[in-house]
Amino acid sequence: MTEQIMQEQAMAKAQVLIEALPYIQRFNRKIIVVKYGGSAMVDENLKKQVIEDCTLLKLVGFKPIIVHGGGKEISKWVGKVGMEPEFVNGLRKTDAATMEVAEMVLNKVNKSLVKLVQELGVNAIGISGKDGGLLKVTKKYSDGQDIGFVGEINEVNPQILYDLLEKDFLPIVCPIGMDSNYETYNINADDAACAIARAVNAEKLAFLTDIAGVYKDFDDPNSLISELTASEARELIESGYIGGGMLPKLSNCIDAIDNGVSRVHILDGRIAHCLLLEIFTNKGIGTAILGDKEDRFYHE
Ligand SMILES: Nc1ncnc2c1ncn2[C@@H]1O[C@H](COP(=O)(O)OP(=O)(O)O)[C@@H](O)[C@H]1O
Ligand SMILES: CC(=O)N[C@@H](CCC(=O)OP(=O)(O)O)C(=O)O
Repeated sequence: MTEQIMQEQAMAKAQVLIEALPYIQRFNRKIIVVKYGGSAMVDENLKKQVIEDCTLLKLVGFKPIIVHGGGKEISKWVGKVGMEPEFVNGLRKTDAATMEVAEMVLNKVNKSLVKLVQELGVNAIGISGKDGGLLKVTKKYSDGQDIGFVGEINEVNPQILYDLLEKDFLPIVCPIGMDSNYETYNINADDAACAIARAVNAEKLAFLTDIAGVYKDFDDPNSLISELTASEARELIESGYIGGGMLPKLSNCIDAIDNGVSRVHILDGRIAHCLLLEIFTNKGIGTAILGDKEDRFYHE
């Protein structure tokens, strides 16, 4: 390699860091909630990279909180014990036996993420919504249908998160909560992430999933939407183009934007370091959900 090429490469690296400066300033000491979906956890290498990104955010002075899912892993274990996973409008029908499996699997996923952060030399604490009364729920119905122990969050007590952040821990939350009788409930992880982002007044909420973003028409790969206002997102849901797990995700994006979270993104967790690219560069990736009065082309 010639000296000139080496110099150019070094300059390019320095340029990347310089480009990150305004973003480091903007998010310094601000809370960023990262919803890490189970669909984007299937590759161990990518999982490591997501955790590296979150740890880096912590080390440059942001306050990341990871809220994780694990839907695919739960379904795998539900199948292993001889039951059939069942979903209604993107939510798992959760009878008592499924609840037991879901809690075991989510706790396992939670500690696997804690381990990866600890390996990078940062202190993480894994909790569920049961800890410190973080997520209080009532039983949720889907279009009037009984779907078992599925919780609707009706109260968030973020004190435990503030305490952990103040002591410089990286909190990692799994979506399990309790009702007023201390009964255990399964919560959709997108619901949990949104409720937590609202409660802590997060500066940013990023959903990491296994798709490039929101498609206007799921069957048309050219219909990826890079920016969407909350009203447009509502129309899209009503038009019936949004299905499966994207339904609770997009509804939660709207809810977060309507309730004061400044920046909401759906990102492709299959892209290496998608979080860093979204936060520290001018490159727009995935779908950004904007307030109705916000300027479009936020990405540019
Ligand atoms: N219009 C749409 N645009 C994008 N994804 C969609 C759409 N409709 C349905 N989906 C589905 O939603 C999935 C994402 O939700 P989900 O599997 O629950 O992810 P996660 O585990 O990250 O929460 C996508 O993989 C895709 O199959
Ligand atoms: C009620 C409900 O559906 N709970 C989810 C909780 C995990 C989750 O949401 O995981 P993802 O983010 O990976 O989809 C479930 O049992 O699958």
